[in-house]
Amino acid sequence: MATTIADVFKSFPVHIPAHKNLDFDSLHELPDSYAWIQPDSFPTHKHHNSILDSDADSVPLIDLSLPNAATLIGNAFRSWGAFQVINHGVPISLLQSIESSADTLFSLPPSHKLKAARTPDGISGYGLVRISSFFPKRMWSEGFTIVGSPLDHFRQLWPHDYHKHCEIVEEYDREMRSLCGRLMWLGLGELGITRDDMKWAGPDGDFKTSPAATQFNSYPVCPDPDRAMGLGPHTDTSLLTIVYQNNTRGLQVLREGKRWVTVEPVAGGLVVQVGDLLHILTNGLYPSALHQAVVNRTRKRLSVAYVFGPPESAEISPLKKLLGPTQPPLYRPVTWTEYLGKKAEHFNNALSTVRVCAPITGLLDVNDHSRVKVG
Ligand SMILES: O=C(O)CCC(=O)C(=O)O
Ligand SMILES: [Fe+2]
Repeated sequence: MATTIADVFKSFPVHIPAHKNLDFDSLHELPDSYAWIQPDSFPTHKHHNSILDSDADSVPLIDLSLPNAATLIGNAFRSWGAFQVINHGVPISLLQSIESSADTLFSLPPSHKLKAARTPDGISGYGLVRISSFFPKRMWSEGFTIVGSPLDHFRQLWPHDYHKHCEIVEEYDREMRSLCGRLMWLGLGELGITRDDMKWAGPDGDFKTSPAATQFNSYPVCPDPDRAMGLGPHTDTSLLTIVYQNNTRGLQVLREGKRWVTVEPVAGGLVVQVGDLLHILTNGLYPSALHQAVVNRTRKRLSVAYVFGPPESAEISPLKKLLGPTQPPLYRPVTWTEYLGKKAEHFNNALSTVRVCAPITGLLDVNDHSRVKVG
């Protein structure tokens, strides 16, 4: 069985021809292969207008310096599986630097970017996002995944100034890891969970051995955005994902299984999303956020997703403190590596493959993503 996250990708190679159609600038009309038929179960709100929104319909914006931040985080995780955070302590200059690295990378000529192409059984590198293989249509985006050191790939991309970009990525990893740890404990603290309940977070509870991936995403301007899709609907496998987006709309979160709500870009803000493993850990109390990214005609969009998981050997199962006679465990124990394999095979149905019991309330399970269909 795969023991590292890199092994999982070796076991589930994805053959997406990265050499084809990644020259978006040359496409002046939307090729049929990119023309999405919208998921028929949910109306999409591509031209979502914030003026029409009531406050209750916006992804919560939380100021982490407030004394009641933990309560706000708990509420947001419970009802949205997502929120946007400001005053998070990550230097704005670092966010600008990582955006600039991503921008420089995606602005390289296509043939140059392909020098750092991800191999079919590889985890890191440039190409279409892995989830592309689950959708019948192509996505209007390109990505660059970093797991471990980006040194080899960055040397290919920038023979002269790879150092600078490596340092930015390393600092980003340090800052994001620390923020993820902080947010995990604030959110779990609201459920009465302490460090003693989660020994795998390390002796200091600092998640030091947790692997993470940094994913750069680029959504070029699109000649026909209403018929295209930047990144199809999905949940992340992580415990938490933190998304930095430039000042261009695109990220949408599914609200109450019904409506897509745009996460309005806020200067210096970071979007925090519950991943499937935090969903399992909290026995579904904090549902993983189904999200997607749409594109637009005039502005290129960039995002950087920090995908944070548990140590590879940690068995993630519903926390004992959250269980009781009327709260049976809904999921069996699973490691991140095993779960990544489930995701690679079953994609948005992966959670149901580790479910052992239906929610006792008999209510509609908001995380039953088998309902999301394309085409
Ligand atoms: O571009 C975005 O805002 C979302 C990115 C995302 O969902 C991902 O990389 O998993
Ligand atoms: Fe995502």
